[in-house]
Amino acid sequence: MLVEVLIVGVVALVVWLLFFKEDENPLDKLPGPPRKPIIGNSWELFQSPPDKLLDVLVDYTKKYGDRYVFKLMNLRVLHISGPSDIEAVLAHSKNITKSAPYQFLKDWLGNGLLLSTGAHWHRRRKILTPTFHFNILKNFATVIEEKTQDMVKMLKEKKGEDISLMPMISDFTLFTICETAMGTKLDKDQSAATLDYKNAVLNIGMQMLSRITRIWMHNDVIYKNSPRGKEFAKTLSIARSFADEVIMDRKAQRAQNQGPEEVDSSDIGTKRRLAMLDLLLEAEEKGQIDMEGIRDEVNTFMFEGHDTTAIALTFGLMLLADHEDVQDRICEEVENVLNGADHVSMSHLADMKYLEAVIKEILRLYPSVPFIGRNIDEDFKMGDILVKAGTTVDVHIYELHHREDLFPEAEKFKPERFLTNEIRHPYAYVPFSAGPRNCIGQRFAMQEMKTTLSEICRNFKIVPKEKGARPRLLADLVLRPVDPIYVKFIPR
Ligand code: HEM
Repeated sequence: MLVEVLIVGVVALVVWLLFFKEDENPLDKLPGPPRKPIIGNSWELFQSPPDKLLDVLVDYTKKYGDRYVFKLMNLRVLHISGPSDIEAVLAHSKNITKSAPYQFLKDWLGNGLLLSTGAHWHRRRKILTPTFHFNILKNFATVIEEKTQDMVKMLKEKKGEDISLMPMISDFTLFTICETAMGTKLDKDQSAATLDYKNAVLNIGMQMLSRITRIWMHNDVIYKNSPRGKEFAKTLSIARSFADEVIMDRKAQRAQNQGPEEVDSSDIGTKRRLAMLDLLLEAEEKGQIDMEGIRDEVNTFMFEGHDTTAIALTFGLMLLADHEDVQDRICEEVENVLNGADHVSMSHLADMKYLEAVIKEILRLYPSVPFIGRNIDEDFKMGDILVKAGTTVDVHIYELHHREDLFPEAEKFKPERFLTNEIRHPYAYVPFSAGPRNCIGQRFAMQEMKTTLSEICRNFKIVPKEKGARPRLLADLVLRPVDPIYVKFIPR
């Protein structure tokens, strides 16, 4: 018995020395919640209800400032919300690896652009960058306008009743990304499948959050064999099969010679389109990517390309409903820019400067991606402090955008701040991230949001169900309203 106790003791000591021994680290000078021996702050993390994680992190920033450290066993997680620190992380050319929780999405998004790193990521980014070339976005304009007109028509038929924004808007953005980037038209009779897909994306976010807060579930073997892990696998298979359908559909169309058409700068108003998926299928024919790779990218772009924009438009319409003066000013600008034209062209959108400032302010207050996580591969200096390889860094975009020193009256909706050079640091405002791993779809997103909001403001007065009401917020993969947001669309 004594021998057994001794053996267990020695094994525990070796494990402790190998994995948990405190090493010298400059980050230990930084503040943070008090740590327990060995487990660090894992207990606090476990105690935070997943849907309150955003509140907990915002509270920590208030308490410990814009640099604090959280320790999970022997892993240091550095949380930052100051612009210079954020610049040091995001602008770094080598530290481009995403943090561990992103890997929880691996069975869904695989080695797609969001999750991959190193040479693989560089190669994919090179293949995919032309997808968002100006001439291609120009071709997408027709589809986005068509989809917006369908939404305007549907809203007119509702005759001013209360509309729950998120379900309507996410249908719109999902149909739009499928028809533009994927070149696949979703029929109305696919609405059950789209609903299943949207619900699956929502559940993936919640299931991921609940995994983050349970540190023992970070281990793949334990998680995959647990009831939660099995439930997660079911959810993933719904999301993946929807994307598979989209790929099969496009392949079938290409087999019938309905492939991509030449890009032509004079084709606004016609139905020409060149899909991202076509580009990938062509790359497959040239042996640059395999089917698994295509699936990963389609899943990545379907998720990133619909959910983020839907969230921004939902919060945006909520803010506009409370600010009639802003709606009127958008409406006046749109009428002036269009000057009687039938179609909204890219140059019209470029001239809508006030609307652009409004969208920027929406994304400041409600950045669709509230946090970014990096795993540090190479030591680097963050101002006066050395951040060692092996550290995890959490960039808090949400808190950055709400800093009073950078955005006076930060809680107020003031689009004018983006018209008058008020931004005080190049990294004070990063809704699309920045540096090498910035958002590849940001111009597409701006185009879609500008088209939608300009058409809505031109056709309707947006009225809140309850003035000043704000939903509770939740941060999973994206920033979500917990409570439904209702507004009325009263025809002008
Ligand atoms: C309002 C809309 C959007 C916002 C606020 C947004 C924000 C972001 C942010 C912050 C990142 C960096 C994420 C990270 O490092 O973890 C990102 C990456 C990405 N976004 Fe967006 N995004 C938006 C729309 C879109 C759209 C419409 C698409 C596709 C059509 C898209 C595709 C991507 C992809 C593929 C990445 C990964 C890029 C890489 O790592 O190379 N996003 N986005």
